[in-house]
Amino acid sequence: MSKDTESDTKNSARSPADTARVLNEALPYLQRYSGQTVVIKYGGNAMTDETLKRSFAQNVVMMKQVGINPIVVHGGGPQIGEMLNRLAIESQFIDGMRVTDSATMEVVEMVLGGLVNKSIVSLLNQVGGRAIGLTGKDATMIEATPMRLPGKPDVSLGFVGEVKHIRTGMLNQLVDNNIIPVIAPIGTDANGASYNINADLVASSIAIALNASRLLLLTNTPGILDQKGELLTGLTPKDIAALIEEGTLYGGMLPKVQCALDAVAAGVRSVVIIDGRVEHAVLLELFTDQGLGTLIHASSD
Ligand SMILES: Nc1ncnc2c1ncn2[C@@H]1O[C@H](COP(=O)(O)OP(=O)(O)O)[C@@H](O)[C@H]1O
Ligand SMILES: CC(=O)N[C@@H](CCC(=O)OP(=O)(O)O)C(=O)O
Repeated sequence: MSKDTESDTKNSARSPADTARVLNEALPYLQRYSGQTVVIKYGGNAMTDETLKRSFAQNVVMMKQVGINPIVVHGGGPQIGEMLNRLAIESQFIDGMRVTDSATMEVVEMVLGGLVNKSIVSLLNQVGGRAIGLTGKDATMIEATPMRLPGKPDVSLGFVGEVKHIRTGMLNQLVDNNIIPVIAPIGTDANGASYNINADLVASSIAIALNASRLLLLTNTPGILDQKGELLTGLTPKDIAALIEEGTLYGGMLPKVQCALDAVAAGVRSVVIIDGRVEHAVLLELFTDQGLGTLIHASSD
């Protein structure tokens, strides 16, 4: 199909002036984010659909194209679960963390560092980007220690890690060379052991270490919802404490929100929780007036 015919078909309901307005709306955002680092956490629940995965890749490549430095940190919880099922290995979660013995760790490393990481890298490269996939073991980027659950000193999660230190040298070199880093949430220690780390935790730690201006967390809800199930578009740390207190914010959203609060407290200007099931979610959030999802920002903003 010729370009004209193709755009005629796609835009039949939109006038040229409307198209120009939409493009122009992006200008202040392009100016604001130019040269800045934006960390995007791509959750496993947002990766199921091929069209969505492609639109995500296009959005990230567009960011790079307009002078923003995107860093992708991905999850893959459902994909790990599927492989463990196929291998008849059972999984248990405690406080949102997958208890990880050595057999499970092998599968986590294979799925996150292999299948999931390389499929994202490949898509980014197919749509015109230059992406390189890494785990935290590469250049010992993510130094980890075994995670201890607060208030549960006797519970062992096996090879579940928390971030001790992020070594940014390699990441900075990749960014300086116009490469998009795609990071699987696997850490290591001085003995070369592998640790399975919650991807939200890795994303916020990397955002903090790189002084990122924004952290986008793509998940499978429209954002943080109130008691009536309506979207809350902007929240301060104080608002979040109240939602937790009244029991409106719970489960998997708790560690996610803790990561968001840690990032905001450490100077990441804003963290946004958005619906990765929406096509072009990243583009809509960054470059349009309406935005998407829930923006978590310091109260002084
Ligand atoms: N107030 C809330 N608003 C939206 N989702 C919430 C809220 N409280 C708890 N949740 C739950 O948190 C889930 C998102 O966390 P999680 O499943 O860990 O996401 P991911 O796998 O993308 O990291 C939602 O699907 C929802 O079930
Ligand atoms: C310790 C722990 O639970 N690690 C996660 C890592 C993947 C992840 O965080 O993936 P999502 O972002 O898609 O949930 C897991 O094993 O599922």
